Amino acid sequence: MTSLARALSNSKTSDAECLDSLPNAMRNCTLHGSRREVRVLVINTGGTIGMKSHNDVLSPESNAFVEGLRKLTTFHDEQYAQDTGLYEFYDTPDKTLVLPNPSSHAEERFKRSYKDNKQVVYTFLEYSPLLDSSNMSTEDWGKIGKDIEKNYECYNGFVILHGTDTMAYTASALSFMCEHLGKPVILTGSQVPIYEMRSDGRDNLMGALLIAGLFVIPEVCVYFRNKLYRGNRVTKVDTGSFNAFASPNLPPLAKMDVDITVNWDTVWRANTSTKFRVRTELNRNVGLLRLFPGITAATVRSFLQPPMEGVVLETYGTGNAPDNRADLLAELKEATDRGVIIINTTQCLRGTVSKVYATGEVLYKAGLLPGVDMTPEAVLSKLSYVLAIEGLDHQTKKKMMAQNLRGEMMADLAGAKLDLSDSRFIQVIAKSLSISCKEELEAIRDALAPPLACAAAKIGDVEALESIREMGSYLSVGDYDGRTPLHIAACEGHLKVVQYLLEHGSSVHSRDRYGDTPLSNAVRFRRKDIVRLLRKTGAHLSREQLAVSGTELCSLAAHGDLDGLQIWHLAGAVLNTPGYDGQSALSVATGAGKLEAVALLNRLLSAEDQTREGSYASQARSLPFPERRHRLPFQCSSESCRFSASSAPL
Ligand SMILES: NC(=O)C[C@H](N)C(=O)O
Repeated sequence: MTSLARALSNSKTSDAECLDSLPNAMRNCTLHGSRREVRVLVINTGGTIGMKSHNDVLSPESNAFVEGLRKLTTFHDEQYAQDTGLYEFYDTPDKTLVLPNPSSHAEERFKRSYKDNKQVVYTFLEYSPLLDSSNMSTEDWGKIGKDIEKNYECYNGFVILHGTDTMAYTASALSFMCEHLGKPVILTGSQVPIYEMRSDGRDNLMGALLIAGLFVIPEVCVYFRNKLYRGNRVTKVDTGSFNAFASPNLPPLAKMDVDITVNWDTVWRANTSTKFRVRTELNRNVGLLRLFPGITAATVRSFLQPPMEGVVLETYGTGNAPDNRADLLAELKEATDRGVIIINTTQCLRGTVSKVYATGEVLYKAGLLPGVDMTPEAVLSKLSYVLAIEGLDHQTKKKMMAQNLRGEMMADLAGAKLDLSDSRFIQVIAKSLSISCKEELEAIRDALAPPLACAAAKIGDVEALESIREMGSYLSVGDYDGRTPLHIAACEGHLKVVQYLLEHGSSVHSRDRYGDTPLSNAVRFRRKDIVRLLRKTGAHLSREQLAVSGTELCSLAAHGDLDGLQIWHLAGAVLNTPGYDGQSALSVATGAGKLEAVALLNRLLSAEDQTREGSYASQARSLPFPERRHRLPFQCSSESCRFSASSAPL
């Protein structure tokens, strides 16, 4: 018997076991799946939400949270647990609760928002000791990360109960530590303990549980006061309001009003095929330094001394510092030359760092990297994460600091070198376009998607086109010349791409600024297969193209270009259309002694005769040429003419 089979044959398993044993974990996953339940692991680290007053000050109360919630009918449906034998599956009555099913009208609306009817079962993992978040350390972040990793396959989502004071730091750190995350990890807490009458804790916990259980938002988030934020974008802004957090540079990922609105355009999309893992190694030789008028060079020097390896420098406005303080700038330059990575962030709550002023440019010259629109909390934990990665050289670490790793900053596309001939690049860009706020995303997407689609069509990359298609209906949009991906694939001869584009909204009738259609392009580049496919789809030569086709055919006939004649014929050209001087291709070929062309034209013309009542023939008859000679089937009198009408198959 395998360990999994053994585990499956057990009648009971405990959540405690589930936390430690994979087979048991699998068993529970299987069972809860069949019971239409989703599971959330709640890791209780402490914070006000679970505090009680001791000697007139608040501090965490151990072993009280679950039992307190169990008494609240909005947080636990004991009837459901009994009726369905919930505890027989989860066997941890002391740690497991189940949310009741929505029943009232408003809750029905909520139910419709997620279009599902799953029961949220949640299990608590309480840390000992519980901490006021001011006591949190990087080791505690590591412990949370490891617990998520250990239980990852057993739960649909994770809620971290945490104090609000350092929640933004923990959320930022976890966002980097959790690599290739595919499930929601939601931090929440409260300003007033959950045991009090006017607590915000109940709403916050409920919202976090529902989102973690019912939505696949693969990010580390903070849920507070009806809003779900990206964790590495928040900062605590209010000590006395229930609205304690702000995400100044990125709108919320979701709002929980009567309806739940998820801003899917902003939600980070999984863009990896690598398995989830948590990197717990963090570099603690990092620090935050806030600039202020009159700061001494000695203060800066001592702050930047070894073992300091990474610093967040909080500067003024758009990232400015005094450019009349050579002593300060020299200290900064000396440190960056030594290899300290210094990131320039603004002291302002909202906005981005840029090189607008001379006072900002001096910091670039001193070797600082722009922190763009990252929060100081995000920069600090990103430094801590990046500097701890082994095997990366200094340059690569600096590069990572400038990259958008987890949606913590606006993507710096302006500085990126675009090499559109690399299909991986197109895929990466196509996927990573879903990383920032809605408006920004739409603007970048609208600008980049059409040329990206054209580039993908050029190199025949159907996968990249698929990624671009997922972003919106861009496959039929032209570039600056009005050339669509279909024009380009037709030129390049990528039959599969043409097929794909035709099946996904590209029009055979689109014209570029020169009036060319995909069909005329395929003719010019002599892509027979593509001409056939386009014709089958309804493509046809335009009036103008038909008008010049006579001259073109005559020229091909004069050169004995059989391939050229065939492709024009395939495209629907009428072979007896006169050229500019009134001669037909056949008479030109005869005059030039191009016997193979004569034979081919004769064969094609007789085939054409049978269908000459077709629309192109009628169009050709109406063409505005003054002289129109009636075609007579050419009879070659030369004895040397051995070419029969069937000797040049198409
Ligand atoms: N509201 C709170 O949770 C504040 C508390 N001091 C903490 O951060 O743990």
